[in-house]
Amino acid sequence: MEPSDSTPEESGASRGTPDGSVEPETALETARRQLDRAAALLDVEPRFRDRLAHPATVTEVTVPLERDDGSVDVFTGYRAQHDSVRGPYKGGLRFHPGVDRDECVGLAMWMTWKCAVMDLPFGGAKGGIVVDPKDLSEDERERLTRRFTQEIREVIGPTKDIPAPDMGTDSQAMAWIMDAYSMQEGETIPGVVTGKPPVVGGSYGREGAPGRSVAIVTRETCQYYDRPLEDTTVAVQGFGSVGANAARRLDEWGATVVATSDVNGGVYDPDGLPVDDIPAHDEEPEAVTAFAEEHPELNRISNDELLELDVDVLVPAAVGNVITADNADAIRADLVVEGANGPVTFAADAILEERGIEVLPDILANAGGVTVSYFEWLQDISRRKWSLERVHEELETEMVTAWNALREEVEDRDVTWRDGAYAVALSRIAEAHDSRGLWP
Ligand SMILES: NC(=O)C1=CN([C@@H]2O[C@H](COP(=O)(O)OP(=O)(O)OC[C@H]3O[C@@H](n4cnc5c(N)ncnc54)[C@H](OP(=O)(O)O)[C@@H]3O)[C@@H](O)[C@H]2O)C=CC1
Ligand SMILES: O=C(O)CCC(=O)C(=O)O
Repeated sequence: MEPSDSTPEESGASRGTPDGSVEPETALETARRQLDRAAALLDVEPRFRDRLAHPATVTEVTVPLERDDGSVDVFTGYRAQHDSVRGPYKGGLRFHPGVDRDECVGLAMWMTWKCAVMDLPFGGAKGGIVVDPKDLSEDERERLTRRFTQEIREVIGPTKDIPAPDMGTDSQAMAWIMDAYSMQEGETIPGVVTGKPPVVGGSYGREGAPGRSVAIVTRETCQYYDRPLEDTTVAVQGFGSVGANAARRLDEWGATVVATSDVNGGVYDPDGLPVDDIPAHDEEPEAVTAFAEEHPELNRISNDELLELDVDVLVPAAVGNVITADNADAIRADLVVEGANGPVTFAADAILEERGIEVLPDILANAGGVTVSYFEWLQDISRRKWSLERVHEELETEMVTAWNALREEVEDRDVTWRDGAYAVALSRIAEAHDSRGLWP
């Protein structure tokens, strides 16, 4: 794609990875390769790169759970803390069967860059439990969440490390974490976690925030490339916290959302889907395919087919590693806006760049979530609630400011959007480390 007022860019990308390794990539491998590329671009000192390629700490815990039938199952949980030079660690908790140590570390690295891109006073962390939340009753989910909180109590806290929702967790889980932590500490401490229900110190607008930021980034980028939203078709993979909210905002702002999906597959209508009528994952899991069954006039597609639709904008907003070297050549969207964390592998990124497909990176696009988490943390500290209108206004300002800082970097350095975002993030982190001194 070309910006509305500039000449075409030459791509410097080559296929495959610089070290010749093959996919599939873990989140950690992808994050490290992205860091290496950005470090080379910015001429970052090797000791700085070497330190940032590793987490500060990873806590692994055993979480026993008494099942409703009285039996006991034992689960594994993690909290990876990557870098805290700019402030306390911050990042979500994932309940998913695919959680492992390396995934948490890679996702924690992305949180460090995300907070720096948004200029938030936080570092990066991520954690979770290796569990399929669909296999838990509500009571089991509560007991597991409370026991996990007890196990990681020493490493979290409102000025230390502040968890938040991610895949498989929600505002209810955050309320249990706050309650369990507060009971252990002997006083109510809302600022230990964000993404809580507003009645216990949560912020209005946090649930919809990552999807809203995906929509804002899509809108700004379409405008930059002279593409009115009214003439823009969008496919959104995943209809959860990120995907459903992105789809609904883009639909509200005039775009045509032609496809979406859940874990079982997707639905496609070239005239546009009624996205407000499809329940989001938190309202009803697997609701997209259930909706498709009730509407036989709509086309059923697979998740792979959704990614390859001939649309203007593709928003992968479900899981990581869905655009790989195997399907990057088949992507037909002009613009990919990363709703999920790490949906495009390092090798796929190079192929998309070579093909002139712009990729707006996760560390900017879905950063509305952590930005409203920051607003929530401020509200918890000051014990003063913001209105939904204020949250939306301040999020709009933060996102547009960050998007503009990135655009300047992309234009000045003549690099991809991802490289530009890494340039913004790494220079802010390096500056913070330099001013604190004696590092690493
Ligand atoms: N929640 C947040 O605050 C933030 C989340 N993110 C990232 O966004 C992504 C999605 O998170 P979130 O929206 O919270 O997750 P949710 O759990 O709310 O929703 C996930 C959605 O993806 C679908 N899904 C699950 N697995 C697959 C699969 N293998 N293929 C296709 N679809 C699938 C689910 O379908 P079903 O309903 O059938 O289960 C559901 O629609 C993750 O990468 C997360 O890290 C990024 C920033 C903030
Ligand atoms: O809100 C937060 O603190 C973090 C959200 C998150 O995990 C993410 O942006 O990936």
